[in-house]
Amino acid sequence: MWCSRAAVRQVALGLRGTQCAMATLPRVYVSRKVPPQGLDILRKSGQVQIELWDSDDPVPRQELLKKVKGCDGLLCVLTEKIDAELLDAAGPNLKVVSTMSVGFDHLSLDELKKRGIHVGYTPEVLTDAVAELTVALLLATSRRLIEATHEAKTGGWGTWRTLWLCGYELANSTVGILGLGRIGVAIAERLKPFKVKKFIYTDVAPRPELAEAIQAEYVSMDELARQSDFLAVCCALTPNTQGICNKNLFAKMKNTSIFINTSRGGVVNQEDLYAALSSGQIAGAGLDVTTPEPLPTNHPLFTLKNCVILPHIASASYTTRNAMSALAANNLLAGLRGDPMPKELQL
Ligand SMILES: O=C(O)C(=O)CO
Repeated sequence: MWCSRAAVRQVALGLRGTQCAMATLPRVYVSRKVPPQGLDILRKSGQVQIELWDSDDPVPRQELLKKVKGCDGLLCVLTEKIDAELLDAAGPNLKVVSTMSVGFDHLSLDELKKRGIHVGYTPEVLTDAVAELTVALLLATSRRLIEATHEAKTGGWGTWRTLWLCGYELANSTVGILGLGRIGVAIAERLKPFKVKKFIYTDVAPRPELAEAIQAEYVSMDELARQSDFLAVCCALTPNTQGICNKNLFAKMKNTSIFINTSRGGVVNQEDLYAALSSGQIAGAGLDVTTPEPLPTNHPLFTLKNCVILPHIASASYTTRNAMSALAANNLLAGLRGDPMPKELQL
């Protein structure tokens, strides 16, 4: 039964002629058309039978639940919820889940741990791309670039005016990082040449080994809010960070401050953010992530000139997305062989 269905997929994957030899290999479901490097690694390994959801759009949940049944491995992206329902549908063969993301809030870690399933993820390879985009978003927001191009295109550009489209500059500023990890450090390294005066950060505990590289001072959450001219959110979304950027935080920020989020939308209470932006409590916000994604086009945040919203593109460079797919593929293959994964999440 599998052989005949697989033959169709294998022809599509360029594996003609090897169908039946592969019937005993571990079965892997790839839940999205991943960039070519990762797919090539899987194809050329000769180690797995691959079934691919060959689309840029997410696999419908019911289809995913059907397709994972009996699989040994699953390569997924951040839009797939890997929870008890899915793991039950997959059944006891499932040994490895490899996500093509550094974030893992879409994975039920307790359920994975309970079942002894190994989990691979993709840290480090996306650090540069995310840091670069964060700087771009910060500048676009603080120097009002989106508003400015709109004005130029639509006739709002009259004469040169002294305070028209003025924003806030990085020189002599204090930049605060909420959640200091590799990405926070990479952002600070990129911002330093803009003559930032001081970097501060907060986290569950001081991280001197990381902070030293950027000479960042550890402060409380309240101090972070009070002192930051630019506040960049870089923490993972966990039950502890859910909604921590809320009215309490925004109320302590300066009315000249810029809030930037390239981590996960869930760390922000969007109603509170809307209130802070529309009342002038803070000066602006740049968001690469929202709740939900996509954010409906009629969402109130889209009505605000001082809110720049991007469609979750922080890691979207060709180099990085290929590297993420390659790492996800290598994690999957190593896990299925019983070898240490290049990047395994410790559950
Ligand atoms: O990897 C992630 O977690 C992302 O958000 C996309 O790069």
